[in-house]
Amino acid sequence: MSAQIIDGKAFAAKVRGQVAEHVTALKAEHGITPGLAVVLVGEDPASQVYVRSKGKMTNEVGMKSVEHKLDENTSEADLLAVIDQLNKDASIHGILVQLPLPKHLDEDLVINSIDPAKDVDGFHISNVGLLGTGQKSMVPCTPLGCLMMLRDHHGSLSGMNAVVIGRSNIVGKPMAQLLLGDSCTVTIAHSRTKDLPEVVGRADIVVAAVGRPEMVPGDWIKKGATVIDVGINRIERDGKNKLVGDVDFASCSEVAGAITPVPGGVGPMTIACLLANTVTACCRANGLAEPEGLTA
Ligand SMILES: Nc1nc2c(c(=O)[nH]1)N[C@@H](CN(C=O)c1ccc(C(=O)N[C@@H](CCC(=O)O)C(=O)O)cc1)CN2
Repeated sequence: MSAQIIDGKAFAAKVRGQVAEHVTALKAEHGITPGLAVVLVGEDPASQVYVRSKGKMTNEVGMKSVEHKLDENTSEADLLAVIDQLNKDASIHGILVQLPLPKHLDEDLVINSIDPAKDVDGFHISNVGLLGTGQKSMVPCTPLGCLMMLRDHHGSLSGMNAVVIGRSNIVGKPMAQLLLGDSCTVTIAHSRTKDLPEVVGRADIVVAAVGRPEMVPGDWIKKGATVIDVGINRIERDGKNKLVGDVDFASCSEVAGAITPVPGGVGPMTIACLLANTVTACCRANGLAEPEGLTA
């Protein structure tokens, strides 16, 4: 292996430490405690783990944590009523509805009912538009985490060729916007892209966010490129359950200059950036300067 491993777990711990410092200062200097509310509908086991983890880490950085756990069969009206109450609650600066939602609920409708200023996931259509036009917005946590790791590794990203594989609203598109904002030359590749290996082979930065286990082999990667693996895929291998990314780690790490592992790469940054976004939302709500280094 020649690639440097970008340790997302350690970097996320550092970001959470910075968030905790800002929270301490907000309390001491302004008497304000940032508050994050997480809404979970249903019993999805992975979502339950993520929500528990979010609550624990919110408390650990000194913020107020509120959880709303709703029944699988909760009606849209009841869910919207909970969000409306949180929108009006001045002690809550960030609201997150854990995804995926049960099938009978309209995800877009629910997300767009969150006050955009409290939309710490950055999924509200207003925030999507603001990010797309280069204006101040709430930035989706996973792409923000990827950007932070890339800036930390490279310093300036200006002029680099970046390929984002995947065009989801949650990761691929906002990731491309953020890289463009840092003056990369950006290509978004997807299932209809012609000659994907050639496109990926031109990239200085590859962000893989397709949700297909180990889809990107090492021989697609340009020597020395930085590979950010957003995939979290559970597979069975040799009779054991295994968590793998969207890139083939073994072969890619032979060629890449730097690479994020799965687990322990992008995943932990998602929750760290959620906490960072909550502090940002709290500062904006109170007309205070935003925390440096924790926003895009
Ligand atoms: N409203 C939202 N819903 C979902 C989001 C989101 O950002 N907002 N993202 C994912 C789930 N997610 C957070 O909610 C999340 C996923 C993965 C991790 C993580 O740390 N993964 C670990 C591996 C964990 C494991 O063993 O399963 C890693 O990659 O190292 C954190 C948060 C979907 N829903």
